Amino acid sequence: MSDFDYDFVIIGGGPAGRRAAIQASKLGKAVAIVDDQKKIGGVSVHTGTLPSKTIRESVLSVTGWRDQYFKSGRQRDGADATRDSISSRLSTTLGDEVEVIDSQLSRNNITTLKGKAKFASPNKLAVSQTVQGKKISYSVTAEKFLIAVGTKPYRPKQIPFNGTTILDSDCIAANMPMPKSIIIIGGGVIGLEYATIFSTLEIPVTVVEARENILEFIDRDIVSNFSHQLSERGISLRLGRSVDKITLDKEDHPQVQLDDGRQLRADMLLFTAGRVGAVDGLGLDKIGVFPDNRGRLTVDPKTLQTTQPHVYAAGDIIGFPSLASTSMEQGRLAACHAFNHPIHSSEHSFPLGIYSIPEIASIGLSEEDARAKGLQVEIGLARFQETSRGHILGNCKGLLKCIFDLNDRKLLGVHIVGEGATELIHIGQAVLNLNGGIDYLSDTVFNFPTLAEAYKVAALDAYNRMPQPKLRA
Ligand SMILES: Cc1cc2nc3c(=O)[nH]c(=O)nc-3n(C[C@H](O)[C@H](O)[C@H](O)COP(=O)(O)OP(=O)(O)OC[C@H]3O[C@@H](n4cnc5c(N)ncnc54)[C@H](O)[C@@H]3O)c2cc1C
Ligand SMILES: NC(=O)c1ccc[n+]([C@@H]2O[C@H](COP(=O)([O-])OP(=O)(O)OC[C@H]3O[C@@H](n4cnc5c(N)ncnc54)[C@H](O)[C@@H]3O)[C@@H](O)[C@H]2O)c1
Repeated sequence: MSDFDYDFVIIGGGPAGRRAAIQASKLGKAVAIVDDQKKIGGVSVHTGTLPSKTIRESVLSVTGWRDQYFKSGRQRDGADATRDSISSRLSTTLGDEVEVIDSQLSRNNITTLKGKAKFASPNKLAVSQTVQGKKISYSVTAEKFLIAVGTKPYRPKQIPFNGTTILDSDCIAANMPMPKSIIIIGGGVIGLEYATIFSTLEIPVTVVEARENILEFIDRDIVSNFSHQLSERGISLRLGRSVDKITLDKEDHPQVQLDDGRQLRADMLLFTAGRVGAVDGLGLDKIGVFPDNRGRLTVDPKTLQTTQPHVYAAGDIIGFPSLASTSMEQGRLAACHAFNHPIHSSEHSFPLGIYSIPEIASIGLSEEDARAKGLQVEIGLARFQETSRGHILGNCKGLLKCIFDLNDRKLLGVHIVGEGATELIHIGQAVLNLNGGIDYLSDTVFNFPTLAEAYKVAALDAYNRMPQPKLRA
């Protein structure tokens, strides 16, 4: 090791930081992670991905949602019993996850330092922590750094957040609320995931979204199927509407004044209109690295280096796509580049998974994107009602859509709404990234009865309209 305390110091113990740390340690480097939370894991484990997915699974289970087709009415425990089930499942799941992470880090000899890190100079961090009311500070030096500090909810000053009736998504993970009605501001991924979770609990939901459409990055047929399912369930979507003012009434209930003059009232308001980079107090000015107006850092997309070559950044702090899945890979790639480990650089498409109820998943081009690129395409559709598995599950509202290139018959994109979409998408991912196409999907035998069979149904749907392939000699 050099004159520094460590070869690599990582700020942030979320998915990007952890993967980077393990990769660097496997390359024989001395590594430390500094994280300012009580437990390691980041937003992904404590307030974001895992809590929201655990709450979702718990709500599906306590409401008997998956069995509703075969039952005359859905069961619904009282609010207290439901909250208890959710919090007990959260505590088990998140506790187990932290144990696994701690064990992985210690097996790989990675030092974990608790406290808030701040650059004091290009190779030195000041770390401060408050223990029993006393502020403790120390410094750590390293040859290279990774900034993996993630994001925090965007909280405009004029909104009277109070943690009980006006909340952001971090508050939900800490204590699942059970309001009588809820307004959600921002129909992005977080807003829609929670909108469908509350609606599954039969809580009336209104979503206010400033854009004219929700989920603009998803294929329109899938969004239209999804929106239809939301409206059937009574979720009210106020699209193209922005908020003029949010106030609290005498009972502390939120009142929302929309730009069209209408007023909305509910028991509770969840504000999910985006997130900002957690760069406050990081001392970036000391190293000459400057965030954009949403607190995000710019990196070289191939190497993940900031404008300071020895300082890397990965995960949500570098912006799109801001997923745990992509953050992990960025962290690993940053560590490989930092320590000259050759990487198999992949230009492969990555999947998107939205854990609303029902799920949405997507990979590759949407029909709109493919047509905008001037590609000639054929579309294959499969409704889950055309699969026996869909009937066995009593869940037939799903739709799988494949987009094929009419000229070379290759798969260009797959888009799914329905049960299991986030798992099913990986079949499409493999075929697409391995340059497969309609002939593979239409000739392949799938297990029966499965939802995966929908790939064959969709492929044959398109196949029947496409010119015959040239037969091999
Ligand atoms: C509600 C919600 C649901 C989500 N669901 C999904 C999903 O289903 N699938 C998916 O792929 N992604 C999902 N995401 C996104 C996912 O959580 C993020 O992409 C991921 O957590 C980003 O990881 P990261 O490593 O960049 O940092 P983070 O997980 O944000 O962790 C950063 C850590 O750094 C710490 N830190 C910050 N500043 C400092 C400092 N100065 N010193 C020390 N420590 C510091 C933070 O406290 C935190 O512990 C969701 C996010 C939210 C909010
Ligand atoms: N399943 C998943 O992979 C998953 C789940 C949740 C979150 N995430 C990640 O977290 C990130 C943040 O999610 P998010 O939903 O908070 O942000 P977002 O930026 O995706 O969505 C915010 C939405 O709020 C709308 N909006 C902004 N200001 C508004 C206003 N004043 N009134 C009404 N609408 C307004 C925006 O138009 C946008 O549609 C996502 O980009 C995603 O990467 C991923």
